[in-house]
Amino acid sequence: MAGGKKVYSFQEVSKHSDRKDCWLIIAGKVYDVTPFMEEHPGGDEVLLACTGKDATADFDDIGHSDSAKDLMPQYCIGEVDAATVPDRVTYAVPRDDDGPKKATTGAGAGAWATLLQLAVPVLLLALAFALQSYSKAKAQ
Ligand code: HEM
Repeated sequence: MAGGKKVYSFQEVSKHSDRKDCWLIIAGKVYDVTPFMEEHPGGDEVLLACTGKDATADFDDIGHSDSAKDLMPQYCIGEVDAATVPDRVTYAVPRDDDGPKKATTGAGAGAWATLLQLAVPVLLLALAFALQSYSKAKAQ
C-alpha cells in the first residue's frame, strides 16, 4: 500500500458505475472521475462505458495527451487489488448458461422438444383417422 493509498477490490470499484458516482481502473490505479464527468472532452458516456472493467486499453487507445495524463493524479483515490481483476473484461458476451447445471442437459432437452413438436401433430392426425374409420365402419 505505497504512499498510504487505499487498495480496492475490483468488485468494490465496479459498484461505482453511475454518472454521479463514477470510478475507473486505469493501469492498476483507481480514479474517482465523478467531478470530471462533465468536463471530460470525450464526454461522460465513454467514461461510464469504462466502469466495471479495466479501462487501461480504452484509455490508451484514445492516445490521451500528456496534459490529459497530468490531470489524472488529482482523481486518483487508490489502487486496485490486481488479484481481484478478471483477466480481461472488455465486452460482456451474453452468457448461454442461464441456469445452474443446464448446459449438460441442454442439447438433449432440445432434441426431445423437437421430437415432441413433430410427434404430437402426427399422433393427433392418426387419432383423427382412426376415429373416422371407426365411425364409418360403425355406420355400415
Ligand atoms: C482519469 C481519466 C481520464 C482523463 C483525465 C481524461 C482526459 C481527457 C482529456 C484532457 C481529453 C482531451 C484530449 C487530450 O488531451 O488527450 C480527453 C479526450 C478523450 N477521452 Fe479522456 N480522459 C480520461 C479517461 C478516458 C477514458 C477511460 C476513455 C475511454 C475510452 C476516454 C475517452 C476519451 C475520448 C473518446 C476523448 C476524445 C478524443 C478526441 O476527441 O479526439 N477518456 N480525455
